[in-house]
Amino acid sequence: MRRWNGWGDESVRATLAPEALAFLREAVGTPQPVPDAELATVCARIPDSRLPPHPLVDTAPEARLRSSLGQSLGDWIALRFGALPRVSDGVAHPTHRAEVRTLLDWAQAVGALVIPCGGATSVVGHLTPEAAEPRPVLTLNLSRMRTMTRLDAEAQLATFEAGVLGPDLEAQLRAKGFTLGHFPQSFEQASLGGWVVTRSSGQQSLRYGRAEHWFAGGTMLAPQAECTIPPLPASSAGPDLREWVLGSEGRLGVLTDVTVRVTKLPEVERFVGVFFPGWEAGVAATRELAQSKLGGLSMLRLANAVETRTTLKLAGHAGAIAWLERVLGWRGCGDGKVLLFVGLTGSASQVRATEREARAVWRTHGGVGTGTVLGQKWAAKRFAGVYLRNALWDAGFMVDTMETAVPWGRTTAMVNAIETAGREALTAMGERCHAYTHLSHVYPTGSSVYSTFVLRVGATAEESRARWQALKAAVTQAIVAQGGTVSHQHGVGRDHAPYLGAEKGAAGLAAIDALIQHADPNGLLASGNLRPVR
Ligand SMILES: Cc1cc2nc3c(=O)[nH]c(=O)nc-3n(C[C@H](O)[C@H](O)[C@H](O)COP(=O)(O)OP(=O)(O)OC[C@H]3O[C@@H](n4cnc5c(N)ncnc54)[C@H](O)[C@@H]3O)c2cc1C
Repeated sequence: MRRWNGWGDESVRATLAPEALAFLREAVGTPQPVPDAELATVCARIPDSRLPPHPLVDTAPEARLRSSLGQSLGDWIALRFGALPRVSDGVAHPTHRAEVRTLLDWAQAVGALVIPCGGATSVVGHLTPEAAEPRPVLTLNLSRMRTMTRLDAEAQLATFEAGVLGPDLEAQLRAKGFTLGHFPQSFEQASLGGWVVTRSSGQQSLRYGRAEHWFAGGTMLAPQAECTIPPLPASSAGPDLREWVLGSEGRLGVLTDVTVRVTKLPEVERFVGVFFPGWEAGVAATRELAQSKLGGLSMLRLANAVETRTTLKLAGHAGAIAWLERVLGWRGCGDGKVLLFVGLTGSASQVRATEREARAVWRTHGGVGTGTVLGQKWAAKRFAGVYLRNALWDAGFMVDTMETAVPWGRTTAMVNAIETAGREALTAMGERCHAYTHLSHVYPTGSSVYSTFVLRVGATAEESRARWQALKAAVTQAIVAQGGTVSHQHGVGRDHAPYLGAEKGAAGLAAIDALIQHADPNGLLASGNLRPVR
């Protein structure tokens, strides 16, 4: 069963090593854990539904609660304290495309607003109705639409219903010898449709690409039309309609079917840990590798010195880490060392050749390879690490992440600006914030920048929310001031919508508005994602 007020499956318990807790106490102060609100108490506070009855619509408070919030820190604060925003008035779980159409038509007829929902892992406020929305709200949760309906093994194209979650999608493909290779950290809970409409990026995007690279076509039901995009290998027939779907965040229609470009399961995959004496050396090596076009590279993930230190502290195993740090120190990687994980994926010969060439590159920059022990540990825990957020909250610490992308020349300035903004955001409140960063997705021209912030939970929902909002505003403003994208992978939602104009400009915003007006003239899908509701 999915946890209602935190991350992941209820049966999974993550624990923090005592030295990890001591490290965080030192970094941000001693926290005061706050007891969670009870599910029954929270559900009892949810007002009656304003939707008329419909056989496909569940108006029970718990069902509405579970589909109305995502995983942003703001959502966590609301759930853990039981200080809810407005929740939707009903949830439908359609089982096929015709039911989606029926529900859209019904919502239109009864004057309801519709918010599509996949895995509810949004971290930018996509799923919650606006408080001022006068209409009743219907959430369309697609999680029961999960079948692979077609596999064209010759063309390596697979078609799925859009609500399929990551593990289910991969299991269906792997049974036939294929993979999509899309592994965001939220893989366990996020849906294929959600990945497409938020332009998601998986951890091995260097090999498998982002959503816009593997999204080949599909069907989107707009309020008054249906758009099917054929999965052609390429086309110069005018504007690409896939761009109508990518990044649409539920404002232009409901994506019901998705055709994806898949690849054969790789013969070999391994992750190698490489330490560098400092940040500049690590960035130079990462950039050179990203520009090398080595076919067997699937991931380059470079943690800065604070993240490297934090990762080693949170890993536990204090004795083994102390020994490793001693050895690294002898090899020139002391206090300012940074850690690069190199993902190698492909045929055995390709991986061997790539590793040889990559090693030559990292050695030129002073890199010290540590083999696959750390890398395989990272891979084994790549989806489990998120559960630590539950343990951190229980201990009184809350976590937020923010991300952007910039050309290589501005990467270091961006990291510094983000971390400084994060560290200073709470000073006026007498609070501290522990900030650290990694480069998670690299391109020949630049890199994404992904920062994590740990701060103390406040005594009340209001106090915690004030801390989160101050942090979010300061960091997002720093990102915009440094010329980064408002989001490299999480999307815009309602949280980033006020900043979208800095990237798109007035003409760009007007074009987005015109597209929304064209696809949804009556505002059936007017959630406020991307653009405010007029
Ligand atoms: C711990 C954690 C780690 C994360 N790591 C990553 C990461 O590594 N990479 C990454 O890219 N993202 C990451 N995310 C963000 C999130 O997982 C992605 O944005 C994901 O793509 C959302 O998918 P979802 O199915 O959960 O969508 P939801 O949260 O359900 O919805 C998100 C938006 O998409 C719309 N939507 C969903 N399905 C449809 C559909 N079928 N048709 C139309 N609109 C739809 C919704 O209306 C909403 O606006 C992470 C989130 C968390 C909590």
